[in-house]
Amino acid sequence: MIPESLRALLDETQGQRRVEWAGRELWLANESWGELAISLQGAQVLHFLPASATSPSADAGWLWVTPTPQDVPGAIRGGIPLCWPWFADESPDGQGPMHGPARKADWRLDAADEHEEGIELHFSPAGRLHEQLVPRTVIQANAKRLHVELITEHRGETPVKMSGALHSYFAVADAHRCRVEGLAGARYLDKRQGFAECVQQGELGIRGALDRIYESNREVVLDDGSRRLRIAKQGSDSTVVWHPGDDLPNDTPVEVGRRFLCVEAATTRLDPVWLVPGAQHLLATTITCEDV
Ligand SMILES: O=P(O)(O)OC[C@H]1O[C@H](O)[C@H](O)[C@@H](O)[C@@H]1O
Repeated sequence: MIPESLRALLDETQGQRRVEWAGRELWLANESWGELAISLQGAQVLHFLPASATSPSADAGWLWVTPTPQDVPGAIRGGIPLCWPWFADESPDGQGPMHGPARKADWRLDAADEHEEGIELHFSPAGRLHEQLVPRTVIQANAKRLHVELITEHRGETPVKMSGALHSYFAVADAHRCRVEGLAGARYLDKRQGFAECVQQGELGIRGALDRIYESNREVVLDDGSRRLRIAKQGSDSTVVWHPGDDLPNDTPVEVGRRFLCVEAATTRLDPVWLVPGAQHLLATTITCEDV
């Protein structure tokens, strides 16, 4: 579910082009394999609709974006924000911005490799975001799947502890009537109960606000009753599931507030990555739909 203004820009796009939306530069594609929109602020995928989607709705994209994003330099709520090099408030000194600087930074498109069936895009930050770590992202889209990689290279001298997330906002019919399959039996930290340690009994049914970090490297299926999205991942032993319930953030109008659920491939306080000089870490997610 994307804002009408973004929908209109995609409808007017044939092939690929750059446009301005909400004060940010976007890269758009409307191709035979599907539609893709990426914000250069944060290298953030905002929209993906594969050509194979069978849903009758014209706006059946897999991701959700708020129609009222914060002004720049605020982050856009929606799509797949890159949280790097830490998740939430886990910065080394506890003072850094929530979810790290990458999602608000300017990124540039370094390469776009097109082929008959899809596209692969490479982005890197326009400026330096960390003293020793350098991130880049690779986004692949085709008629059946969306794949996002966040790669971190250590180019410094001393080991660095990092965390992060592909903070995906999935479009759903009603967040309070969703099921996330694949977490049964997993241990989790309940952020709404002071990080209490719990164990998931049976499959997760969402009925209201929740904010949990599951210890899991498994793929999950998000079922909203009309669509089953399969969310696989790599380099991640934490799966974050978040919805604010009725206590919506300021940038989220009430009429669209239940139309997303965050299911995030993450590394967190449960599984921080210690990266040594010369090493790389890959955090990735692959999203497919069982109906296509
Ligand atoms: O509002 P944001 O900074 O984008 O964060 C949104 C949410 O992100 C994650 O899912 C965290 O677990 C939540 O605690 C947080 O509220």
